[in-house]
Order: sequence, then C-alpha cells, then structure tokens
Amino acid sequence: MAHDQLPDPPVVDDLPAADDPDLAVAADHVVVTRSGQHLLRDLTWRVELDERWVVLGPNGAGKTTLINLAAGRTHPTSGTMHVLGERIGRTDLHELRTRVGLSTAALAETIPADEIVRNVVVTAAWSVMGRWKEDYDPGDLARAEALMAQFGVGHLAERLYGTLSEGERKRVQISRALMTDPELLLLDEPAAGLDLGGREDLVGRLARVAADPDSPALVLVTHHVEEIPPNFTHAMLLRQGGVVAAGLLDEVITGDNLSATFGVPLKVSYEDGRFSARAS
Ligand SMILES: Nc1ncnc2c1ncn2[C@@H]1O[C@H](COP(=O)(O)OP(=O)(O)OP(=O)(O)O)[C@@H](O)[C@H]1O
Repeated sequence: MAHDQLPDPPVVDDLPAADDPDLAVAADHVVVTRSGQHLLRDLTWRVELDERWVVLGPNGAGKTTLINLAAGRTHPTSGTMHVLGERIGRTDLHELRTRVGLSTAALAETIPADEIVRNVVVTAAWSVMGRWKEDYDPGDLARAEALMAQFGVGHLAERLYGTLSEGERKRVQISRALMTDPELLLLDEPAAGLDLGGREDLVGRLARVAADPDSPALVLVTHHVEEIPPNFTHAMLLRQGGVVAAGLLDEVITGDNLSATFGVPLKVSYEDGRFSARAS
C-alpha cells in the first residue's frame, strides 16, 4: 500500500449500545483533530469488560491519542466516546479517572526520583503523585504490598524510585495503575526500553493478569507482536489515525494485516501463545 493511501475503516455492525453496562469503551465515529491534522479518523470501537485488547501500529498512528481518549484525558473533535458508561465531555472526569488505571511514558515522567517505591504505588489511592500523608490506610497499604509482590517489586518497597532499573520502574508503574482497583487498565508501551529478560518477565506477568477473570478490561499499546502477552483476546491495528483491522486476536494478527499496517511486507508466526513477525 502506498504511504499516502489510507485504508477504509472496517465496516462494524451489530455493535452493543454505547451505554451497555458490559462495555469498558464505546467509540462511535470518533475523530480527533489537532492543528489541522487528523490524529484519529472515524474510529468505531467496543471493548467489553472481560476483553483484553492490544493496539498495534507504527509511530504516529494515533495509539497514544486513543489511550488518552480512553483515559478521559482527550476529547474527541467529533463523534462520541463513552468510557465505563460515561460520555467524555459530559461527565466528571476526576471521578472517571479513579476508575481507569493508566500507565504511560508521560505519567512516568511525573514520578519524583526521590520518592520511595511504596509511596509511588500507594498514593495512587488519592490520585496524587508523591507522598502527602504520614499515615496510610492499612487497607491501601496492604493492597500496595500485594500489587508490588505480584509484579516482583515487593523487595524494592523502601528503595528510591530513581534508583530502579527501567524494567523495575515499569513494574512499579503498573502496580500504581492497578492501585485503585480500576475497571479499565490502559498500558501504553509497557515493554518499551526493556531488555529481553525484562520484556519476557513483563509479558509473563501481563499474561497472568489477562487470565484472571477478576482483572479489569485491558488495553495494551505496543509496536511489536512479540510483546503481545498470551491470554489477550482482541487486537486493533492503526495506521495514520485509521483502523486497518479490529477484532479477535488471531483473525487480526495476520501477515496481510500487519503488512498493510506497517507498510512493509511481513509474515507472522505463532507458537505457544506468542506471535513473531519478520519481513517476507
Ligand atoms: N497536539 C498535537 N498537534 C498536532 N499533532 C499532534 C498533536 N499530538 C499528536 N500529534 C500527532 O498525531 C500523530 C499521532 O500521535 P500519537 O502520539 O497518538 O501516535 P502513536 O501511534 O502513539 O505514536 P508512537 O508510536 O510514536 O508513540 C503524530 O503524528 C503526532 O505527531
């Protein structure tokens, strides 16, 4: 496909109503325009509460814009966006944000290097960054300890965040994102910058989160099919702000779809729950 040729959005029909209580995200013909540029165009999407989505696409495809929309941090220019039954633009975003766990590079940059790890995690309970209370609620502290243990950073609870490795920081960021027991968890490139061991460790932990029926709805952004954890169920491919394909993971992650998304001929392999891709 030529670089300037954009795919027609896939036809989506028989969608559940946007205010269906089983939906985490409902986007209808969403367009996001900034400085005259379409960051997203005509995006229609449903994420159910028990689904685990991966969003793939090249640099500049609109993935972070989509995550910010789903987190209630960006408004659509046109179309409608519902998150957990609330319409963006017509709801109290502060309240909605406590129901959505978010881990992005931009948020990570706001974590003070001189904060201890336990505080980085537990302060999410009050939607603040940095320590602000001497006495924490024992229930919040217990939850923070459990999450740090789940993500393999329990032994680092007393360490300064700035002294952690990139892989350890990523796992602290996800623990923090889960602190409020969100109904929707949004992870923007959680494996970026990790070495192979760190990536595999994180993929394994996210696979276990995905397999747990008590986990929130999940949306994970990545550039690489190798980073799709087992037990994820759905995928959306974005290119230049448009949807190339969306639906069940194994129907969407194909050589043809990835070639159209990334603009180079690619072939895909699948083994033991994991995908890999290379030039064909
Ligand atoms: N405020 C803005 N004004 C103009 N253009 C913007 C603005 N914010 C983002 N963009 C552009 O919109 C496009 C989509 O950006 P976005 O960050 O959503 O892409 P992405 O898929 O997350 O990219 P990457 O994989 O590189 O992180 C990019 O070309 C970006 O430069």
